[in-house]
Amino acid sequence: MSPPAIINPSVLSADFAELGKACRDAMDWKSDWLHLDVMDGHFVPNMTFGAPVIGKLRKHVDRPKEAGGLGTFDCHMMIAEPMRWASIFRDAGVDMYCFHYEAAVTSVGAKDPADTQTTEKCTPKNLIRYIHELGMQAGIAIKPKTGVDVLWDILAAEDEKERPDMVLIMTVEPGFGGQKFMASELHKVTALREKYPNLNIEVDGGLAEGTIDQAAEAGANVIVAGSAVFGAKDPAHVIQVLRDAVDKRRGGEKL
Ligand SMILES: O=C(CO)[C@H](O)[C@H](O)COP(=O)(O)O
Repeated sequence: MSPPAIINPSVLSADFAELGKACRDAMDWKSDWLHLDVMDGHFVPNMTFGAPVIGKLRKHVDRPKEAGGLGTFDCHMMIAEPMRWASIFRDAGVDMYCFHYEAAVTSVGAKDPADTQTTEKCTPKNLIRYIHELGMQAGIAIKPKTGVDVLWDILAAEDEKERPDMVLIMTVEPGFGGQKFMASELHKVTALREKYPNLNIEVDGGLAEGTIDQAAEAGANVIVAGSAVFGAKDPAHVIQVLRDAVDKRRGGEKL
């Protein structure tokens, strides 16, 4: 059986002037994790917030009791140099540091924002190892134009410290909330679930009551939803619908 449903509202669609309240609300609505979209204006054509804001949000939500537990801060790092910032976000209270494959393979392996000397290339496996050494879980995300095949070698890393705890399949082009769900990306989820029954597979972009069944059927269990949750009249109900869809697929039965 695939892993349990993890419902993970993206605060990108919340009122940024009230982010602390948005995080508390989402946990009251029975979310499992909170999805924090960090955008740098380089890797994606938009900017959001960084570690100082996340550090303040951490005071509104208790740290998870175990890795991947309730209240996990899942940071989707849409930034050009993910290795450079990992320790800063760890210090701010991030639990899952999810970087983009496309950013990792085009950046240097500097581990400090001020480091101008390092020229050694970053690799996904080195970055995953480093994230684990920092005490965080590691996620790796791919954009719609990136094939799932880039992940096989990383998931099969001989050393488990170089293997990701989660894979994120983007079902929109990263950068903005409220976009149309790309069902064309779900074959990646199916392929991953076939090979890795226990892997946390996250989908992000356009997930809502009308699209969750397809994603759950493909095998996704970590469900990011921004506008569908924060724009809903009854967010707790939406969260329950998303959870039921994943659980129905897991149990192969009607709830
Ligand atoms: O990563 C993101 C955008 O890059 C967001 O998490 C995502 O788009 C969520 O928004 P919505 O559920 O409204 O599509």
